[in-house]
Amino acid sequence: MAFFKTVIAKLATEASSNRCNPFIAFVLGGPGSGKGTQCVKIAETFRFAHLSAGDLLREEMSSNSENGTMIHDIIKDGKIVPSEITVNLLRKAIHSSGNHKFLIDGFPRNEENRISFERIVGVEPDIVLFFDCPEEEMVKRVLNRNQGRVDDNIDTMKKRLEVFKKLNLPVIDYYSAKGKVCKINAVGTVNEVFEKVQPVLAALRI
Ligand SMILES: Nc1ncnc2c1ncn2[C@@H]1O[C@H](COP(=O)(O)OP(=O)(O)O)[C@@H](O)[C@H]1O
Ligand SMILES: Nc1ccn([C@@H]2O[C@H](COP(=O)(O)OP(=O)(O)O)[C@@H](O)[C@H]2O)c(=O)n1
Repeated sequence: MAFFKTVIAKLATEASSNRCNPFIAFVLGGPGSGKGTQCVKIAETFRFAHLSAGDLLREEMSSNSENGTMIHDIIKDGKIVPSEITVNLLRKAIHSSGNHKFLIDGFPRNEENRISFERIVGVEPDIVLFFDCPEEEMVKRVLNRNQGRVDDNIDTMKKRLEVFKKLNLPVIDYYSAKGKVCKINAVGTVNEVFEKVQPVLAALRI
């Protein structure tokens, strides 16, 4: 708990000292950990713009763009879409939002995503929220999600969990080493999890 408070205090000080750039919170966690659900509540309560990398990719997939079929095939296979595509979608969404505080949900998924964002958007995140959830709970939530997604089936879910462990956990470790990660236990009801998130956001002077 003491360590957690130190991280938040450090982040709060840094956040208030450099406010020309947008405030960026990356929101990470395994598939089905509840990132999107919590982002909706955070965005409402703390007036952030919520940009979901997965939603932007699914919109692009359905828009008959030249990359649509490729994005569909990669998502169905549980792999990661080339970073340039995702980062450019995020860049456009950031620039057109009119907000200056962003929750970037489901991104960066791998080192290539991370480096590409820094290169193309030109900023690092101020904070990284990591929703930590046991695998069996994530599987249960994804299989019950019922949104007709091509990747919410047991075969793709197994691949996504492997990709999460192999490619996304190292990104979380990278930001942990920089003191930017707030790890939140994602087990509990939606409101119980939000109770744990709220003080983290409330402590940021932005
Ligand atoms: N704390 C929770 N307890 C139970 N179910 C949850 C919880 N948070 C989210 N869900 C449900 O689990 C599914 C996955 O949540 P979602 O927010 O879409 O996860 P992610 O964005 O991490 O993939 C959704 O159907 C959502 O309604
Ligand atoms: N940065 C990202 C985010 C998502 N994606 C793709 O989109 C899929 C769904 O991501 P998502 O964030 O909407 O959903 P969850 O897997 O977290 O439930 C991922 O499994 C990837 O195939 C990606 O390639 N790159």
